[in-house]
Amino acid sequence: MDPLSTTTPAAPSLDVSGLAYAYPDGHQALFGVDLTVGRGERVALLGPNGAGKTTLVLHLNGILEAGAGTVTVAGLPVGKKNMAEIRRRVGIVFQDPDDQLFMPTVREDVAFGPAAAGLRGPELEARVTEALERVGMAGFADRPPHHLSFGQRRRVAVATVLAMRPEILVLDEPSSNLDPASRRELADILRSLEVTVLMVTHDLPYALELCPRSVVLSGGVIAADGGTQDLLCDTELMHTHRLELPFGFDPRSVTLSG
Ligand SMILES: Nc1ncnc2c1ncn2[C@@H]1O[C@H](COP(=O)(O)OP(=O)(O)OP(=O)(O)O)[C@@H](O)[C@H]1O
Repeated sequence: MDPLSTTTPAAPSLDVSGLAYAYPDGHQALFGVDLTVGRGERVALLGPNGAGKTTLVLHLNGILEAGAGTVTVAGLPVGKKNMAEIRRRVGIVFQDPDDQLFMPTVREDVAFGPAAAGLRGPELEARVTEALERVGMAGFADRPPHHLSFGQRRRVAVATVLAMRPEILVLDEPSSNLDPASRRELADILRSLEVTVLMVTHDLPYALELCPRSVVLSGGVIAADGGTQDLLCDTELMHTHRLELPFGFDPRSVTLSG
């Protein structure tokens, strides 16, 4: 049996209810956040600096423990006793790929998580190949990650997470430091994945391109939740929450894909 396989109930990918959190110094970063993300949805998490986006994300795989409220992933409550399974289900791709790539070769980096979870031999090899193919990096398996370009390293970082077959892929600023071609290639890859995606970004055109739905977090509360195009066209909402589109960018001019 595949040691990574799990049965998941017919529950949303993510359900956050009444989540509140204060840092040890007393700073209250989240005030009762409610958020449900369905299977296979792609949702952008938007909001100004200091809104609480990272704080929310760090609750999804139990790095931070809720002060109040609950987080469940495909029906499984995030908590100390489920931590290994939760970390498999919630794959976080950090902004800097070098935080995630530390092995001598790309193959070993992608194999690391599944091997730690007990996958071996041909099954492990197949899992690595599948993940690298998904991100268009199959020909790079024997290369040292530090010999790759930044955009290639980001794709390998995505593969390390996909190799765990997560329920949710969480991406922190996936378009940062990418040139236009790499940015488009990553968007194509993310669109092709059959996985729930939660993307934290300040890149509003990228959110519009990739995520039919967006959630605006501001001051530790959800300020808006709706269609990305509708939210980006709401000038009052945008102004109130310090969200700014690039000069001359018209969100209505973008043809949306599902
Ligand atoms: N370790 C910490 N101790 C105390 N306060 C913190 C800590 N980390 C973050 N904060 C505060 O919590 C609030 C939310 O921070 P958070 O990093 O979640 O915001 P963010 O929306 O991710 O911001 P950014 O867009 O700048 O990344 C901010 O006011 C921040 O200063």
